[in-house]
Amino acid sequence: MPLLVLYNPVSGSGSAKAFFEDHVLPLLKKNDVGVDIVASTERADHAGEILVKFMEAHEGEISVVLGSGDGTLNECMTALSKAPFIGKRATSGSHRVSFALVPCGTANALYSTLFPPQPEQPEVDYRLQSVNALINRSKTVPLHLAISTLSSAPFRRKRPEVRVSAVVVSTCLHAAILKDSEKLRAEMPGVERFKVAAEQNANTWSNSAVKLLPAPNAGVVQIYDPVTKAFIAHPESDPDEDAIVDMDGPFSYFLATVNVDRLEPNFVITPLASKFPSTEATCDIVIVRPLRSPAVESDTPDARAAFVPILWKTFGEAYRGGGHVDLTYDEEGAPTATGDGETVVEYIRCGGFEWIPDPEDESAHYLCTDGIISKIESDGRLVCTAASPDANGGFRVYV
Ligand SMILES: Nc1ncnc2c1ncn2[C@@H]1O[C@H](COP(=O)(O)OP(=O)(O)OP(=O)(O)O)[C@@H](O)[C@H]1O
Repeated sequence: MPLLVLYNPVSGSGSAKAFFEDHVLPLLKKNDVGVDIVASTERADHAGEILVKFMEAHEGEISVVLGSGDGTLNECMTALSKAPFIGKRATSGSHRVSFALVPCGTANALYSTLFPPQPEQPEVDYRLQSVNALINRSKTVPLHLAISTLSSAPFRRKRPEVRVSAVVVSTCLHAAILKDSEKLRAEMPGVERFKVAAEQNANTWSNSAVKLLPAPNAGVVQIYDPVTKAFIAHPESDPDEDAIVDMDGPFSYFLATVNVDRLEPNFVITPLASKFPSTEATCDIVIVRPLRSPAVESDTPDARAAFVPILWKTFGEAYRGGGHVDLTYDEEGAPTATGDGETVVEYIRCGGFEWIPDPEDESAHYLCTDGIISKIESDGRLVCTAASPDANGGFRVYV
């Protein structure tokens, strides 16, 4: 099987080159695994260009040992989804790419979902698990994709832009964190830059109209029920009449995942994604709408400031294994793990969503797809749908 070894030397704290020279390449050699090309990226989007060229020159199912974070994996998928089928890629019976991931990025959400950190595990062993799975040809898992289409206002008559993601599609606070944290990368190469950017953006609320779309087989939008600890049909999603659920803002948090239950090794944002995976491609969405709190009557600067501690308490639970989805408001609007009030978080499982930002609200227009920031045009909208690749194509990961 053709094998490309590819790493991004600037991902995370810049450890990939040394880690590949000291550990990954010697391990492949020791196990007589033939490598066709070893390549290091030289600029943004270079990883995708290298992979497309490699597939044009090699027949059959391709394997890639990829040393990076989630953003470089995204660049590989995006490049393949846009490149014309030429060279051997056009004649090959398989378009499948199987990745052995080596976590070298900042968040490494996909890797840490597939290989949750274990106490006392030596770091080198932790990072080589997917490469060892490739060497042993043990197993691969398929990746679902989130396809995001960003449309302009109809009168602009422009082609929509499409983004492909394998980890996260977000707006609101998470998109703002990823946008602002990039400026801090040089001084803070680790996940601490996300916390600094979160504090800078904590009191931003975004106004948008949202439609939650049912997944084809489930037929309804589902919502997490803290009592049964399972997804149930959303009360506003009627499979016979109208299964789409409409939602208004303001939104403090709106984040959809595919394939992952966490955004960082210890930040479990969509806990059921791994515990109870969906049989079809779905998005797990975590939504915080502050006006659900009995203590918040309207969107004012004071209300936004007062809501910040509630947000931190909520996401603090995500750092403790994903308990934020079980929090409810007590009568004073404080989050509690044992009450039966309104849930603080609306945790949704569905086939996708539409996000139609209020044209007057700049903050509602930022979008993050696997760490890459885009801006929805004024009077434009985002439509995101979960999809599965066909049997001969798609992306898989060695586990
Ligand atoms: N040689 C290079 N020089 C500068 N930028 C690069 C180079 N190669 C890749 N990039 C860019 O580096 C960015 C970050 O990569 P990546 O997502 O892999 O790491 P990360 O952001 O640290 O990790 P994570 O996405 O897991 O948080 C990508 O957006 C990519 O475009």
